[in-house]
Amino acid sequence: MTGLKPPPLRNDCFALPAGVEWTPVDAALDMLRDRLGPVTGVERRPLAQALGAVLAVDAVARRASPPQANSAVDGYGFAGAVPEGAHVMPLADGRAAAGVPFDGVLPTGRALRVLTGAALPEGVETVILEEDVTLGDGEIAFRGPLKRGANTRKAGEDVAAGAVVLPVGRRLTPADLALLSSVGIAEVAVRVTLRVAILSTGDELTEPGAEAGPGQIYDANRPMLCALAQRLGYRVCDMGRVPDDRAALRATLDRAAQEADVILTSGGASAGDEDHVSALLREAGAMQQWRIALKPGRPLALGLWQGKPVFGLPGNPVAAMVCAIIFARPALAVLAGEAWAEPQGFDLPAGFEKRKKPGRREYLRARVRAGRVEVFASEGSGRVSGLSWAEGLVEIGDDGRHIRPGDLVRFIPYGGFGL
Ligand SMILES: Nc1nc2c(c(=O)[nH]1)N[C@H]1C(S)=C(S)[C@@H](COP(=O)(O)OP(=O)(O)OC[C@H]3O[C@@H](n4cnc5c(N)ncnc54)[C@H](O)[C@@H]3O)O[C@H]1N2
Ligand code: MOO
Repeated sequence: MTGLKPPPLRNDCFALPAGVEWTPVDAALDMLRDRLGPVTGVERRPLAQALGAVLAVDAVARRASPPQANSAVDGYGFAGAVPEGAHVMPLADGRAAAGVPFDGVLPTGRALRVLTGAALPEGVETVILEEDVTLGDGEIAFRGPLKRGANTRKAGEDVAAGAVVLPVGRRLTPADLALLSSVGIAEVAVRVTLRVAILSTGDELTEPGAEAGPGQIYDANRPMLCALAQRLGYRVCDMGRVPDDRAALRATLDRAAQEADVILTSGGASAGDEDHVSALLREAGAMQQWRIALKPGRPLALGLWQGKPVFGLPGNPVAAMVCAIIFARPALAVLAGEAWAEPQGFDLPAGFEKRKKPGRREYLRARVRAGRVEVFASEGSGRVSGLSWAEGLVEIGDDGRHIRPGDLVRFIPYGGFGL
């Protein structure tokens, strides 16, 4: 399986049903989920290099965890339960410790010194905590009652041998590495890291640090998109800035398609005179202009360039980031082999008032202070400072709504998107 690449995406993978003008956000997301699939090959990696990688097959426990019944505490073990009242029990010689098992069978009616994590020897079913015991010369005294099995952990109580511990499509977390290791998995089959090419378009753009002529602005989208892709665990191919020149853009897209699995552009996504991204994709014959019922971020040009999916994000930085988070993020996840996951949000009281018209879903730059959701003072799509001020987005559904302070609104922290 290693090195095997999935089949290419279909040319019509971004096509909308005939006659569709405005696509609701959920319908657009459903289409991305249903039509995209993993585009990268599979490789094996040792656990130490698997953090953030996406499982290509289910991970199956090689053995049970814990592998045998063991003691949960430092204390004294014996057979069966003990009734209420005072008890004295003679101690057997020897002890059971983690990794150093007691080599023998404990006779009924005797107690054995056991330590936390020690495999329970034959004849030990129950353990009493050492703090609850008076240790005498060759015997212990304690009070009952104690149920059979008290202070012990059963074999396989966490994971049974052969169980699927993590499903295909899982992006591995630090906790997952603990789980895989605990069931004896040293190496995992994962997807090769998705390569994401990022470029900005527009004659007006220049780099911070460079001399900015009249009418020029510094490129804000590319550093944001590169960092976003990096934070999501992908390999970033920074393709730089491209002027509003069709030949230059074509050459850069060609290079991006060679170097990466997916291409993110910003600017030139709508249908104006200088909107070369959409024009070129249309020329290539595999372009769809999605008019998504979303604010901000209406124009989204989706297409294939030499078989590689292109997300033509809008130029306005707020729209670029919202579109990247809402659409590109889950789509990249699917291309990378990850299972589809809804962003994790919370319903919290609003600390603001807003009237919203029906028809488009809105995302506002937001953060939580004193248990209430605050929104950025302006909804302007060019206000980069608000993106940075915010710690997440408020999602306001497609219907019209009058939100008053104290009404519940859906807040999705950037972390809920994996950022
Ligand atoms: N007649 C219409 N005009 C516009 C519409 C519309 O529906 N009808 N939609 C507006 C909206 S909303 C957006 S968003 C933009 C999207 O257009 P493009 O994707 O073609 O973006 P550009 O025109 O290239 O740029 C828009 C804006 O963003 C600035 N920009 C672009 N790239 C960057 C960057 N990398 N860093 C910082 N700022 C960037 C650019 O200078 C423009 O100011 O269209 C509206 N117009
Ligand atoms: O995409 Mo525009 O606001 O919707 O910036």
